[in-house]
Parts: sequence; C-alpha cells; structure tokens
Amino acid sequence: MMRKLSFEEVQKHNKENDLWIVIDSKVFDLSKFVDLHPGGPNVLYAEGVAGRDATEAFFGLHRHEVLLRPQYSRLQIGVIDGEVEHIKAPEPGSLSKVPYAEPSWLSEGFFNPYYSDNHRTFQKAIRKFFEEVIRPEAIRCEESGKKISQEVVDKMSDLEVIAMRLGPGKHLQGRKLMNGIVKPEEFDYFHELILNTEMSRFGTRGFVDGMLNGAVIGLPPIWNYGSSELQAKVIPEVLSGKKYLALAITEAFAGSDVILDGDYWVVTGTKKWITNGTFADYFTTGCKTDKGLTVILIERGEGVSTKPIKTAYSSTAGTAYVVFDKVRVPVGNTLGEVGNGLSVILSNFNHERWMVTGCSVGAQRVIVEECLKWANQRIVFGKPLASQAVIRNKLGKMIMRIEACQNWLETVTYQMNNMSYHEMSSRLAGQIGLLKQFVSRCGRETAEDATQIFGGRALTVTGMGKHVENYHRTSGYDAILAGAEDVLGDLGVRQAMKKMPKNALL
Ligand code: HEM
Repeated sequence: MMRKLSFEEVQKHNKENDLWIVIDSKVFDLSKFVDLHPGGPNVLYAEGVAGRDATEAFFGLHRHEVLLRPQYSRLQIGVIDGEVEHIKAPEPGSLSKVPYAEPSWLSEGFFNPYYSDNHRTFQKAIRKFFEEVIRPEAIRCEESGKKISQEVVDKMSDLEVIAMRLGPGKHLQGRKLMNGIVKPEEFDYFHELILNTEMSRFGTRGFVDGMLNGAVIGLPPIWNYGSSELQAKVIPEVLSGKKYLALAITEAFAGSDVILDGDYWVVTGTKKWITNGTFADYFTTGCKTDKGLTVILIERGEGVSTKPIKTAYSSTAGTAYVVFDKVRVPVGNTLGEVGNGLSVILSNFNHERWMVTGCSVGAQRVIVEECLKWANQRIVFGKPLASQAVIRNKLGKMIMRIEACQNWLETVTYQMNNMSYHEMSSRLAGQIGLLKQFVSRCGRETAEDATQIFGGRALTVTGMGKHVENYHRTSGYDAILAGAEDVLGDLGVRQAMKKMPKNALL
C-alpha cells in the first residue's frame, strides 16, 4: 500500500537533497536521482516542477514507458490523497482507443466484411504474445544488432509462428497453431495479414527482417521444387527455427557461376544485401549454369563465407555479403529444372511482396497513432500542437493514406483467399506490384510528415520520437525489398496493358 500524501506536504520538498514531484497523482522522491537525470538536475529544480505537479512538463518530454522502467518506478514514494491515476500502461494485447490507431475491424462500433470471430481471437493472442515475448527481444536486438535469441525463436516455433508466416498450405497440416486457437484448415491469408501487421508495431524494422524473414522467402522454393529427401531434411529444421535459411538472389557484380563436376555443382560467385545471410545455415541461391538460371540450395560449409553489411537499420537483420568459393553442392540440391530458375524465383514474389506490404501497413499505422497522440499532448505557446491548421492538415493526409492502404490490402487479401496459387500468379502479380508501390510511397510521405510534427525529437534514436525516427530511417526498405517500388508500379501497368481487350477503343 502506497503512502497517501497531500499537495501541501509535497510542496515542502522542493530543494536540493529534498526533492519531490508529482506525476499523474504519483509522488516521486527525486532527491538522490537529480544528478543522474538524463535531462540534468536544473530542470527538476525549476519553478512549477520542484515540489509541484509536473505532469504536463513530464509528458511533454518523456514517453510514459519511462515511468515503468524498474529503476525509475522505484522512485515513487506515495500517491496524492483523493487523486486517481489517469495514464495507465496498456494491458498486453489490448487495443488502442485512439481514432485510426487500429484498422476499422478492430475499432469499437465499426464493421468489416472480411474478419471472423476466429480472426479476432487470433489477433488478440498474437498481439499479447508479441508484446510480452517479442517486444523486449526486439528492442534489445535492434539496439545490440545481435541475432534473435534461440530461446525466443523456440517460443515462436512452439506456437508455430514461423510456419504460419509462410501462409496457408499443407505445411500447416497437423500442427497446433497458437496452441490450437486456429485450425490448420481455417488458417487463411487474413490470419497471416494479422501476423504481418502485428509484428511490425514496435519500431524495430531491422528486427522484423531478422525474425526469420529469410525462411519466409527462401523456403517455398524448397517445398515447391525440392526433392523429397531435401524437403524431409530441411523443412523441419527451418520451421522449428533450428536452422536459418536465406534467399540469395541479388548481386552487386559477378553472379554465382556454376559448373558440373560429376554429381556435384561447383559454385563460385557473390551475393549482396542478403537478409539473414550472416546467420544462415542454408542459402536458396540463384546460379548461372550453361543452360540458364538455376536455383540451388547451398549449405554453409567449406567455401561459403558471409560478411555483415552495415546498413541504415540494425544488423540484427543479418544483412550479408555472401561469397561462394568453389563450393561443392550435391546435384540433388537443385530446386526445379536446370535453366528454369526464373520461374522458381518469380513464383515466390507475389507472396513476398504482399507480406512486405502488410508489415509496412502495420508500422505505418503506429506512426499515425504516435502523431495523433503527440499533436494532442504537446503544448506549444500554451496550445496543443493540434490547434495548428498545418498540423491538422498533415494528420488528415496521414489518416487518408493509412486507411487507403489498409482497405486496398484487405481487398487483395480477400482475392488471395479465393484464388488458387495459379490464379493469384496470373491475376494478382500486377496489382500486388501497384499496391506495394502505393503503400511504400504512402509510408515515405507519412514518415516525412511525422518528422515535421515531432521536430528534433524525430531525429533522436531514443526518447519521445523514437518510433518516428526508426520509421523515417527504415521505411525506405519497404520501397526496395522484394522489388523496387518504381519497377513494381511499372510491372502493374505492363500487366494491365497485356490484358487490354483488342476492341477496347475510345
Ligand atoms: C520521475 C521523474 C523523471 C524521470 C524518471 C525522468 C527520466 C528521464 C529520462 C530517462 C530521460 C531521457 C530521455 C528518455 O529516455 O525519454 C529524461 C530526459 C529529460 N527529462 Fe526527465 N525524468 C523525470 C522527470 C522530469 C521532469 C519533471 C522534467 C521537467 C521539466 C524533466 C525534464 C527532462 C528533460 C528536459 C529531458 C531531456 C529531453 C530530451 O532530450 O528531449 N524530467 N528524463
């Protein structure tokens, strides 16, 4: 039970070695903390702060989470008698009540045709799991640049999170998804969309890619085109998170040339910007053979070396430069027909691009929420930021963009749920390309506007604007990964032109 104190009592403690303040009805004794305060001691002795209710000043400068850190929460010595706490830490898994902070299907009083009760139960469980288990790890790894710990990967694999990230399909059969919350045959692209949007909510973009993204894009060629022996060996290792897989296609200069030597391919060459490459045990690799592009699964071993590439985001993504030096690979590791590598690679792209779009939308929505909250709480010259028309204009555009992105993404997801894989490839490749371009463009514009709203705070890695800072620095990844946005937009128009009826004349 906390001590109950009066404002009169608090006011007496307003000097060096005896300093109390009130934040949201909680009384803190800062006497010993002043010299350790990252904002310096002087601000704490200021008039209106020392011995006073400093709630407004505090929330103008700190995120609420600061008060929850154990080293700071223990500075609380009591509560103001008769006052109640207004600002509470959200319960793990809870939904935000800020308008537009959640998609309409998760907003009270709104309706949506796409989601069932099962999607709702699933969303709640996933958000809770991500907030409790993944968020602390995401923040740690984003900062340290280290690989996600095996302990956390094991927790994901216990709930089949890795398998679910690969979408609906036969790889889910017989599994207990999220402890049985969803049956394998019920799992659809909306469940997967929920996963993608939820995992992007922590302002840790490098970590999201480090979270076994390589498997999501590198495994389908194995189960679609690999031999049964290869599948039996590699798929369980990867889905259980025991082994890492990377998709190694992109090249900066010389590719991966291959010659045949008996029952072995001998691969020599380089790959660049390979996500998860630093940690990968396997590489699903595009190689040049004399019959054309061929995809080969290369296991890390003699002749394979990887070097981390320092990028704008955290090295927890494991982005690597990969060198193959006369690596001997059994011919049985060939994925698909020799010379047919392009179709192996292309068959994967729709799903990958759609996934990136979902992650992008999840991250973008958090930024909209951050800006709405900040514009409401930040007081400048006695008025909230939101009282400025120029700020409201930016907020309006952000809301329009996120709602447009979400709605188009849901329409495309609905098509995916109702189409065969082949239909998706022929009908949706162009639209997914355009969607991805639209979402990443919107994301970049929102990142710019958010930076203007947060000002200098948006340039600081920690503190008030940390999410905006991370998003501004990393939203460009959505515009490049899985296909550069301009190229994808162009693909969309070219596909549309191919399908123009011959008699469509004005
Ligand atoms: C329990 C009380 C407080 C704690 C635990 C605390 C803690 C912190 C921390 C951790 C930071 C680093 C920035 C961040 O991570 O957000 C910070 C910065 C700062 N604090 Fe406090 N603080 C407290 C009260 C106050 C109060 C009452 C003021 C009043 C003016 C204040 C003024 C500042 C300033 C000016 C900065 C620098 C802000 C910036 O770099 O943008 N702090 N504080």
